[in-house]
This record gives sequence, structure tokens and C-alpha cells, in this order.
Amino acid sequence: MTLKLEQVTKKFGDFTAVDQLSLEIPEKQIFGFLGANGAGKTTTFRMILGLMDATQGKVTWNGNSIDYGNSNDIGYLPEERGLYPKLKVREQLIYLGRLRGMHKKDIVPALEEWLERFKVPDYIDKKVEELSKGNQQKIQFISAVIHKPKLLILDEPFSGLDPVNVEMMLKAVEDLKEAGTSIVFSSHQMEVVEDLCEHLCIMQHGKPIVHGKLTEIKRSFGKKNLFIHADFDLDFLTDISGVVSQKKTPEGCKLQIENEEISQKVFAAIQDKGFVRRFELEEPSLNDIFIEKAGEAYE
Ligand SMILES: Nc1ncnc2c1ncn2[C@@H]1O[C@H](COP(=O)(O)OP(=O)(O)OP(=O)(O)O)[C@@H](O)[C@H]1O
Repeated sequence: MTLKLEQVTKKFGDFTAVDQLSLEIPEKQIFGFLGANGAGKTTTFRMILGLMDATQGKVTWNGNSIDYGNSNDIGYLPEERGLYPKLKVREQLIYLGRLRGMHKKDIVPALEEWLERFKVPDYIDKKVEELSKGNQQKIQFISAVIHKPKLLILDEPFSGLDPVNVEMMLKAVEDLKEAGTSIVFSSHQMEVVEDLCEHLCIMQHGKPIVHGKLTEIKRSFGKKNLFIHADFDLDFLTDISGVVSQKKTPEGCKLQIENEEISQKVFAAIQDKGFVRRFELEEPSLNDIFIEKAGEAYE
């Protein structure tokens, strides 16, 4: 049940929003789809789901094209949230669950279980318009997963949620993966992507500029971070060749260095200067990689 995009292109007039995108998304895994605003993520999701025709190329899931409107195996959390404000959560989910092929008698217990899990059991008889934005999002998430889809597309599922709710949603996504759902999601929250997915792609102007396994992406990026906390001024470290950048932190600095060997030079430069409380080499964060790669989009 692999999701495959082959040379997928979407043009709006002369503007190319997605440009010959080819991707194979591993089954029963969580795949992160990243990119700057306007990079083409939502457009790609709409083409995957058959909600928008590709100008060129094809998308297949398990060898067939996807027709979201007629498939009970797919779940979708759209970027533009689409609940009916005047309907109560119970009525809404019964309606949406039935659209996804569920029997009414199965919908309410499944809904109650999800509301319990999201710590909002009392919302079942509230109108959607009475709920906060974050809580509406939980309901929208439930509507995307209540029918236990095999493929789940989540367009920015964590935006607008407080940290406790992000954790709750993260755990729900992980559990769905464990239960065998293949999940593709977009997010601008790099730490969440780092926690959640093994494979990812960063888009820029409709093309993937980084694609693969997170661990390999980090390794091939080459540059490392070096965190130093010391009781003396560290500004002079910028002059060491191989130090790419320096950012002050409340207790010292974070250096970006070209490779891990440079850390030896840095260490030699500070060891006699005074008291060093922290000297720690770390892999680059996904945020570092994103800023460097996708940042070029703004130049
Ligand atoms: N229906 C449309 N008509 C014309 N242009 C469109 C249409 N839909 C999207 N675009 C353009 O295509 C590009 C990609 O948009 P898309 O919404 O896919 O980006 P995105 O990566 O999801 O962005 P964001 O992170 O801001 O949600 C943008 O420049 C957008 O303005």
C-alpha cells in the first residue's frame, strides 16, 4: 500500500505550484511534508486525494488512483477546517462518519472514546461554534480518523494547539501509525516533525530540495552544532576557520561548525581561558536544516 507520486505537476495558469514531484511514501509510517509558505504542500495533498487534477503526472496508492469522496480507506484533515458551526459535535460526527461508510451504532462509541482521550468528553452535545479554535481542531481530527483510515493526510494538524494538546495529538498520530495507518502530514513545527517522522521531504517552489530518512538527512548535512557555556566572552570564536555562525545564548553561545573536527580547534581555543560549564557537540536540528535549505527560497 505504497503512496506513489510520479512526476506530478500542477500549474495555475503560467505559475507552477508543484513541479514534477516524484515521491514514494513508505507504508505504515509517518512521512513529514515540509516547506516554506506557498511551497506547494496543500496543492500536493489535494492532488493526492483527487480533489484537484494534476496538470501532469500521476498519484497512485496501492497501484490505483485515489478518489477521496468515494473511499472509506482515506482520512483527511484539510488546512481550511470545515466543520459546521451550528451543528452539535455528535450530529456532525454521525454525519461525517456515515459519509465514510460507518454504521451509526458504531460512530457514537468511537466518538466518545476519542473525546475521552482528548479530555473533552462533555463536548459531545456542544455546538462546534461554542468550542475554542484548538478544541474545534480536535473534533476535526476525530472526523478524519473515526473510520480508521488506512491512509491519513493531515494538513498542519498541530497548528494553533497549546503544548499539552500538541502532545495529545502527537500520541494519537503515533498510535494510529502503530495500528497500521500510513500517515502524511505537513507542519511548520520542526520539533514536532523531528519527534514524529523517520522520513520527510522539504519542498521549495514546488520541488523537493531535501528528501529521505531524517537520520541520513542530518548526517549528510555535515554541519554540527556546538553549545558552549562559559564564564568568559566567547565572541572571538567567530574568527576560527570552520566556524560558520555564532549565536549568543543566555549562558554562552551556539556555534554552527563545518564538521565535527572543528570542535577540537574550538576546544583548544577556550581551554585556558576560564571556567567552561558546557561543551557539547550535537547533530544539526531539523530547524537548522530547514532554515538553510528553505531559507534560500527567500533570497
Ligand atoms: N487555486 C489556486 N489558484 C492559483 N494559485 C494557487 C491556487 N492554489 C494554490 N495556489 C498557489 O500555489 C502555491 C502553493 O500553494 P500551497 O497552498 O500548496 O502552498 P503550501 O505549501 O501549502 O503553503 P502554506 O505553508 O502557506 O500552507 C502558492 O503560491 C499559492 O498561491
